Amino acid sequence: MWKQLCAWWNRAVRDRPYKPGALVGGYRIEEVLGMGSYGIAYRAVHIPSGRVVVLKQVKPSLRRSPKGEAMQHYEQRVLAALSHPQMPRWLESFRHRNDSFLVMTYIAGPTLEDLLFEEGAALGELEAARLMRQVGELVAYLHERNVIHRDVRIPNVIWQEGRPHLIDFGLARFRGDPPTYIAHDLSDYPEEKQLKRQVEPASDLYALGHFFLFLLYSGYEADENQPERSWEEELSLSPEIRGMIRRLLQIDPAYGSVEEWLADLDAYLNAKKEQSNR
Ligand SMILES: Nc1ncnc2c1ncn2[C@@H]1O[C@H](COP(=O)(O)OP(=O)(O)OP(=O)(O)O)[C@@H](O)[C@H]1O
Repeated sequence: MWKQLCAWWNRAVRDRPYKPGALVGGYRIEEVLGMGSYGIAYRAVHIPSGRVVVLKQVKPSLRRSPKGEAMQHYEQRVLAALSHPQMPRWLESFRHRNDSFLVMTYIAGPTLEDLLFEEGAALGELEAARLMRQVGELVAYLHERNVIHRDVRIPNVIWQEGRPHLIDFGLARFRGDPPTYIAHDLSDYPEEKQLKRQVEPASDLYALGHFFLFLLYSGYEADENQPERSWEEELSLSPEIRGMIRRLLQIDPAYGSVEEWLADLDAYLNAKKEQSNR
């Protein structure tokens, strides 16, 4: 009961976000974008330049816990190490009264989740594979820099100017960093969560398997009279794509790296191109 009361108090009172129009540092808050595990994200305008940015504030309820600052520190460290046109860039960090803020570039556009679930976009196998190629390249860029994202999901990809943009580096870590802000060991976590949270390429590869399935399911029409079946039974996939997903999800021997998977994906895409040229 005590825990429930504290959670209610934090939500209703302590973690009330700044309102649109509020001035923090040199920024004007425009909109609350969301409240995540450690922070509150806002769309804001940098008043001197007019630039639109994202401000991420550590939740006031976490001010006294080591978690908030530690999580923000990781996100800043990772963003500051990246320079990719399809990812946010760290601009600065500052304190306003008792609050810590991280500032990053704003990427406008719908997420893939919006496009698939709200706008009803439906992709065929080839389109899904082409999109996975683009998303895979972003993850390969991170892994080359020893960054593991650990949250590669359709709500974290924004579609802008015909290209996917990867956001939300709140869980990202450099290889060798501990998997949580306090623990070095994930053995208390359920098995699937251990896989998702390990600071190794395998966690992003596993997430890419689920990502691929979400894209492929966009073209699936459920038959109300059919009992639910496994993805392999529900989706009519080519053996190549089915085999790739089985390896991404570690049903079959896992890929050792994103590059190894991308080589398979390229072989599939090249074969399709040759077929269409015939
Ligand atoms: N750089 C960005 N550009 C545009 N929108 C962003 C950007 N970063 C985050 N957002 C949006 O802000 C909202 C909140 O983002 P946040 O990073 O706090 O993620 P979250 O998923 O809510 O939390 P968590 O940190 O627990 O993953 C999301 O809806 C996301 O789409």
